[in-house]
Amino acid sequence: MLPPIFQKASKIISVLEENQYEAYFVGGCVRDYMTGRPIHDVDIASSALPSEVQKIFPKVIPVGLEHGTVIVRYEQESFEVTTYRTEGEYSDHRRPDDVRFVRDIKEDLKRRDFTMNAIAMDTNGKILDPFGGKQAIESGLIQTVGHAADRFEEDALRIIRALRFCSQLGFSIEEDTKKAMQRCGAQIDYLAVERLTAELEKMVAGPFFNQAVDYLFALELYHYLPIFKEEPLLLKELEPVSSLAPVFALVELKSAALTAAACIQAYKCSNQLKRQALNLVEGYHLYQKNGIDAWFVYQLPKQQWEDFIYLVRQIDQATIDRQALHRIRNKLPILSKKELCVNGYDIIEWFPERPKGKWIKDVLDKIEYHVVISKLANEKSKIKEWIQWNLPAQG
Ligand SMILES: Nc1ccn([C@@H]2O[C@H](COP(=O)(O)OP(=O)(O)OP(=O)(O)O)[C@@H](O)[C@H]2O)c(=O)n1
Ligand SMILES: [Mg+2]
Repeated sequence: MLPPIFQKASKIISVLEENQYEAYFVGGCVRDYMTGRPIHDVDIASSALPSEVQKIFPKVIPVGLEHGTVIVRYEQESFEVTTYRTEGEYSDHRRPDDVRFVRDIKEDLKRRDFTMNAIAMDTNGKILDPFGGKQAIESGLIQTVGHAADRFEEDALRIIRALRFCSQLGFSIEEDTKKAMQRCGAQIDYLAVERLTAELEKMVAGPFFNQAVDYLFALELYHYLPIFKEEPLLLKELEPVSSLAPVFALVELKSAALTAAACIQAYKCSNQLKRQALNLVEGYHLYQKNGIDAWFVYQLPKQQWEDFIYLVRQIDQATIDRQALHRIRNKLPILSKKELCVNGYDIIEWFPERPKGKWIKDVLDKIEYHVVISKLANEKSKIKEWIQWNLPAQG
């Protein structure tokens, strides 16, 4: 019996079959099922054209009609259904110039990147495997479907995908595939960097990341990774980690010339990732200065503790005591500035003769610091008194 995640999707396939079309599970879900990894989403390939899928199911969202992909909403869940297709030339190394829909699943499997990703499975778990994907999985091999250089010329992202799968699965790369990766490497420069970033993120999180890095060096592919091409050794001996934020923080802390901000820009990451990376860098500087104290724990968001612990392990080979972090956090008088019992309006009211200005924020920052380190009680009267003694000079 297939795992539950396939069962709901099986109904979509059955409905397509009742309407005289073919449909199979394809791609990552079949690979992950066969390698015993968790399955995160289920993709369906079908002989039905997008317009035909739309006629059969009442709720269909056309997400990528030009590639033949629609989302079918079925019993409150979404499933991607993609029409069997072949792809034409990729003259810009990014997108096929034309997509042709076909009615034969084998044609569809033939245009896919690796044999382990070119297996179709029906609702009974029976597989259709014209390129020996099962055998490759059993041998732990990443091997292209057909001529390797052709697959990489169609889409150079597949070179990085091979490394990503190596990192996730611990598989080796088959000889011809490896040679073609090296030969076609320069085409990585033409890719939209966001696609590279998504693969890099999955790559650094893989349990066999070091094995992928060994390939990156052996095949001289680091030349095509922004930032790391300047200091490739930064990637050596890095432990796997689930986000790029600590990786980019590490770049800044280990390199004299590179910064986390430059990494974020080069890989076009989100503002959220930028904030996280910069928080980690700032946190590390605080930690270097004063160790793990109240101010440090206050400054570093709890969600980033694990990344920080990782960072310190990578840089100093030191262990941070999680219990100590919890103990200090539990004793913090406040957890955010909002919890201070005074705000800017109180200060203006207490010192009406002073013109408003930046001094108010500066005073509040100092109050925040003193309250956090328990040098000042978070009480209105105490804080008012403290300001009177510590009022900055006017002008
Ligand atoms: N450059 C690419 C990207 C994808 N594919 C094919 O499309 C499938 C789905 O692609 P995607 O979801 O990007 O990758 P997955 O292999 O499913 O991996 P993941 O589990 O990370 O989604 C792949 O299995 C592969 O058959 C391909 O041939 N070439
Ligand atoms: Mg997928």
